[in-house]
Amino acid sequence: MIPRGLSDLLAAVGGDHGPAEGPVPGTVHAEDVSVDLGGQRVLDDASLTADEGEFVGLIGPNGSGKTTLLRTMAGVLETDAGQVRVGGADVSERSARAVSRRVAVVPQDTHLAFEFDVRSVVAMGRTPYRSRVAFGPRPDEARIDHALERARVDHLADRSVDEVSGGERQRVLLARALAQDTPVLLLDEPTASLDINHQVRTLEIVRSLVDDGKTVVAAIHDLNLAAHYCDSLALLGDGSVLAEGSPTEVLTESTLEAAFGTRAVVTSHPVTGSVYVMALPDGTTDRTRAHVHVIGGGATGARLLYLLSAAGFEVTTGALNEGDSDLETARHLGIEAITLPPGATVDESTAAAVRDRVREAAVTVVADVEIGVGNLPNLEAASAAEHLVLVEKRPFEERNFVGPEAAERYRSLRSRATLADESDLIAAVEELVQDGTESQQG
Ligand SMILES: Nc1ncnc2c1ncn2[C@@H]1O[C@H](COP(=O)(O)OP(=O)(O)OP(=O)(O)O)[C@@H](O)[C@H]1O
Repeated sequence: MIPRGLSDLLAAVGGDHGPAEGPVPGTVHAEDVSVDLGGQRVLDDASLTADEGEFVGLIGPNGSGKTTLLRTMAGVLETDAGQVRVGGADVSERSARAVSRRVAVVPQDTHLAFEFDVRSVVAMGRTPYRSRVAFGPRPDEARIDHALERARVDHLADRSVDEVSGGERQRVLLARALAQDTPVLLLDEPTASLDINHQVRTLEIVRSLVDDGKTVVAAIHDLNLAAHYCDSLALLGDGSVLAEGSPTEVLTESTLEAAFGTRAVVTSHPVTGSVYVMALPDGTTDRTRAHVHVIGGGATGARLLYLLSAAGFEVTTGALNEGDSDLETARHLGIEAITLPPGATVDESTAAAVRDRVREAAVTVVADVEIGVGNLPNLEAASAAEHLVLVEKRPFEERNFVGPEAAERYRSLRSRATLADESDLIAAVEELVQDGTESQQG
């Protein structure tokens, strides 16, 4: 294994070959790539394709091989098996100088050994074309200006690179890569250690570069940012590509569990519509605590389902109509639900099923749900609960009950229930479970 080093690539000099002849297609194919480092197999038969003008996000746990794959695609590391082709050409068969005209890299570590001003750092991106500077009419200055502007660091051009913020330095290195004028950009965690504002600004710039035709492969830890900005994702685990495809295809609960060893809820973001991943705490994989039944609906119960699951309770819910967002949440969390067709009211047999669940449960929790004729039988079933918690977001007096009967039923439940809000729900349920256990023992 011979690490050639990014600096070698950037510093590579030779004859004045000028830009590569003809169009350079920005396609990247890593084919069955294996790499050993320090006697260990770090990449194992990893394959990945990035088409021209595509933004591919490399995701995966720490140590899964993302950086190694990027370094291999840049020709910085040699493969022990398989090959990487950029624009159809095997990178291992081309000179460092030739590769660096096709592939630019923004490394994870933005530290620079010397104190350069920003413009000089960006000018280093022109190294693969350096001899042209000596003879040509300095077209490079325009490219450097353009790169500075595109990465939005032109206002910092005269500042020392040591005197800009971490977020700005990351964009300075992006500008250096842009000055390299390559069809392919490889970014190693371009948003690591950036605040949310800089993360979004950086990824917006990268996205606009892709929209203009660049091919980008970027290691990104934040799955939700990756899902939002990338066209496709490759999920790495233990040096292999476990899944590759659109964010929806790759970010599934089973692939995430396989790669990260954690349970996650995958939904769609309510504002952006992108795939949205939320990792669940360990307790959710071990629901061995008491049974809690939740009566909710219309998004009033989702958070309660999550909190109770995360606290390790065995949760059931219902009755909920198909299409209700609480039902979707229940399914994501693997919670058993009593269901009804869309828009149907709770009929006698469904109400009986709810009553059975309520009787079996150590505690029944009723969310701050609108109570009308359709779900009144749910409320009636709740009266069979031995221990009852009502979660009230709004004061009782401000609640709308559809009809006096519903208000009256609720009032009577309330007279014997524990009132809680989301912040003390778990404590309230735990206390009731404890009471129940003690009274059984007594
Ligand atoms: N030069 C090296 N010698 C030996 N092992 C190495 C070397 N470089 C990386 N590794 C190992 O290879 C594995 C993959 O490392 P790599 O940096 O590619 O992972 P990564 O997915 O980028 O991780 P992270 O998300 O933490 O940046 C790790 O187990 C790492 O310890």
